[in-house]
Amino acid sequence: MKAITLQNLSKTYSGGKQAVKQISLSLERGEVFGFLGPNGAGKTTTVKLLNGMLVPSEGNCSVMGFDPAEKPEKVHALSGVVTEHAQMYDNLTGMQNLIFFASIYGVCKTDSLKRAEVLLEQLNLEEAGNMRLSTYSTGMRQRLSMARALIHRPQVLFLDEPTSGLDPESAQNVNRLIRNMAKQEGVTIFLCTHQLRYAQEICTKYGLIEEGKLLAEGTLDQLRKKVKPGAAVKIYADNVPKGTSLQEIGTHQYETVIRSDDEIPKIVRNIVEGGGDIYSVTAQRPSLEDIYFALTTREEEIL
Ligand SMILES: Nc1ncnc2c1ncn2[C@@H]1O[C@H](COP(=O)(O)OP(=O)(O)OP(=O)(O)O)[C@@H](O)[C@H]1O
Repeated sequence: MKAITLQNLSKTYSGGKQAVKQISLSLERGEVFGFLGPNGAGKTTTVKLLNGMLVPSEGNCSVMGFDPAEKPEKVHALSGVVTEHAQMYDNLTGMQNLIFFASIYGVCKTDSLKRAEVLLEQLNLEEAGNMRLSTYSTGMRQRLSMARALIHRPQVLFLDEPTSGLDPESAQNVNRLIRNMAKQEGVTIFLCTHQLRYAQEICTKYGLIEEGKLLAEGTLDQLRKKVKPGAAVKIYADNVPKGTSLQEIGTHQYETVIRSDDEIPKIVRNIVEGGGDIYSVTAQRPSLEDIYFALTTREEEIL
């Protein structure tokens, strides 16, 4: 069974705005999926459809085999959601908040206490566990909201910009937690972000969305093959013979663009056989950012 599926999923709001247009994709368990797109692309609408908060205009979707439009309670029990503005109680401590939300999910008190302690520790909130939420900083709230989403051991986790307000150390902790959950517990992560560099650090698969349409999806390698095959080869060499396809970009530095790695040995051979001396050869593949910009023109809205 796939963890998440979307089949021709579309959503038109009552005012006529078509926010999601015929998106189809499927995710395996344990995948860390980066759903990437600029502001207003349709990411939140898609997540709301997957959570049963909105009903599709066309098509359908499933989370762990359940259609969220038909069985929202099953989907809620199996999933956790972290948004920027999670509702929690300011007059309760972090620990009390976690135990309260665990009880809503039907987790017994002993289990929720144990689970809350582990999560507070993993998210560097051990001491903050006994502090009222009203005294928390934005980053602490964000981490507590992550703990809240995980308190009932969800099988699917929806995240919206999970590290945007966090300092580098806290962001690393959250990233480690996400990776471990996916790898060790098979939790499927659906992560919405417009920070491409961050996504490339953590995701195993990507979907690029713009104006409600899925522009491309796949692993980084699949996207590279589909969208921007090849690599820029940089060579540091001396006495390079004339007549090669190499472009001189600095002292002893040359560059060329290749379609496939098979071209590298021939380039190297030509230089060596022509009397050149090679000191280093590196192939630089397109980043997620390069791929995104090759697909879209809206560079100003995305990092
Ligand atoms: N309730 C609503 N009624 C009408 N239009 C809406 C509603 N919610 C969102 N939209 C519109 O649908 C489009 C997609 O919005 P959505 O919030 O899904 O984008 P997003 O990719 O999550 O953006 P962001 O990165 O800013 O959170 C936008 O044009 C938005 O204005």
